Amino acid sequence: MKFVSTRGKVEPLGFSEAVMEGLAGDGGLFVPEFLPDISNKLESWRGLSYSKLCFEFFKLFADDIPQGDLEKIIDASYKKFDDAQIAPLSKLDDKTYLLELYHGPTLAFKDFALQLLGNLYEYLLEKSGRVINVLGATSGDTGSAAINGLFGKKNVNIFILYPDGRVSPLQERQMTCTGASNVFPIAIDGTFDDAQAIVKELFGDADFKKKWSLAAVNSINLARILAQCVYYVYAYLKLPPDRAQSARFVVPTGNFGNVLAGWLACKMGMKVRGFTVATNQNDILYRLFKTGVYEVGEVKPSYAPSMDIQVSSNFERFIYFAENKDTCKVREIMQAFKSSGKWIFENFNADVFSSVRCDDSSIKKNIRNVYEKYGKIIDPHTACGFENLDGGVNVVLSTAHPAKFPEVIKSAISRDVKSPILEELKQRKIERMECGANSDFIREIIKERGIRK
Ligand SMILES: Cc1ncc(COP(=O)(O)O)c(C=O)c1O
Ligand SMILES: N[C@@H](CCOP(=O)(O)O)C(=O)O
Repeated sequence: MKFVSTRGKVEPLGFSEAVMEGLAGDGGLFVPEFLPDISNKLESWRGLSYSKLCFEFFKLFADDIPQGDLEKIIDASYKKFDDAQIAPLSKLDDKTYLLELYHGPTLAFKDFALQLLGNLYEYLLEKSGRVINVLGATSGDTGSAAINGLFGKKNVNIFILYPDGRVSPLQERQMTCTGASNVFPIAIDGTFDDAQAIVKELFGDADFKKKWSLAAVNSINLARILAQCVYYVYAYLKLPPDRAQSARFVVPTGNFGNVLAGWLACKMGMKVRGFTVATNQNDILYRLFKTGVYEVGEVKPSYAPSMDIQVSSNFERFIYFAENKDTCKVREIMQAFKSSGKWIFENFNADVFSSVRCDDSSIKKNIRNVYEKYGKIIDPHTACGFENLDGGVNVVLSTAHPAKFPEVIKSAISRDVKSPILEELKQRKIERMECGANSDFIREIIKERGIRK
């Protein structure tokens, strides 16, 4: 399988090369050259364990890695989850299910892909004798999941940019209390969008990227998206067969990676009713799906900080498919959006997407309602998914453990939620760097601390 750029200006790459490349050289995002049809495989996948299902799915894409090696990489990636189901699907009532994606080592859905990506990098580096400097941007969860996925791996240094004061205190501790000498968390004076823009700028500087062997852990990396497709298929196969096709996945959304993964699985043949893009008050995607106007707004801090994002990186992948793979059109749209912050889609086709918007007061209300109705404590991001559920079968993705956001939970339902993993971090020293939201500062940090052969 080859992978092509959404902007069409670079040669297609095989799986391993595309993973190592991260962002395509033309600034686009890699997507599979074609989407395999999984509809005739689904029945034979029913009953597989999570990691076996992941292996069957990945085989369709990672065909340049010997299957025995791929299977070992994937098996190792789901060892640190604290639930044997890996992604348990709990039934809340006849029509409402919760897909619990917070049982990984850093208590958020990012572990599904980043444990796997960490092991993939280790494998590819060992084969090639290369070293990498991982550069990522986070609004709270990708950073800690990437650090955990790469922890203790040789030949890797990790630079994670996050918006100072705009992630939860415990999320910050997860990144800054590791004590690892190859991990550099950098608090920038800006928003997640600023951090992501810096990362994309540095990946777009071909000389710098090559010299410092930059590698991506954000969902610009196609392996992230593919790994995230798997839990949709897993949940689909866990639903009673008479329910699966009428199910709608409700996805708390920020950078559009999670919901895009589900939509791709659907385009590959996993037939469902649709996908709800659930935003917080940073509602660029909500406005888009309602009006066809894609217009950036100011990033406003919310109770769901990891979704405090306006420029949703993976939306470019959606545009690519929605515009029938017309890379020229993708370039035109991305260029116009970059210069004016706006694009109006004529005759916008929302496909199977719908959207809801959840402000801070509704986040608290939804946490309270779910607790009172089902006795379940959900985190503020998941709470966005409970906004205005329609009357059909809904699978709400629960993207983080509530213990990461104890203050919001306390003020919503007067309950203390704790996790031993997070409690232990409170004893440790925070080690972080601070700088302005300027790519030159980050360049200097990488030059000083980066690893080179
Ligand atoms: C807890 C949580 N929920 C939801 C999201 C949104 O996911 P995505 O950025 O893939 O849309 C994020 C951040 O990515 C997150 O950390
Ligand atoms: N919410 C994310 C933001 C980065 O998204 P990614 O999917 O591109 O890594 C976070 O928690 O960091």
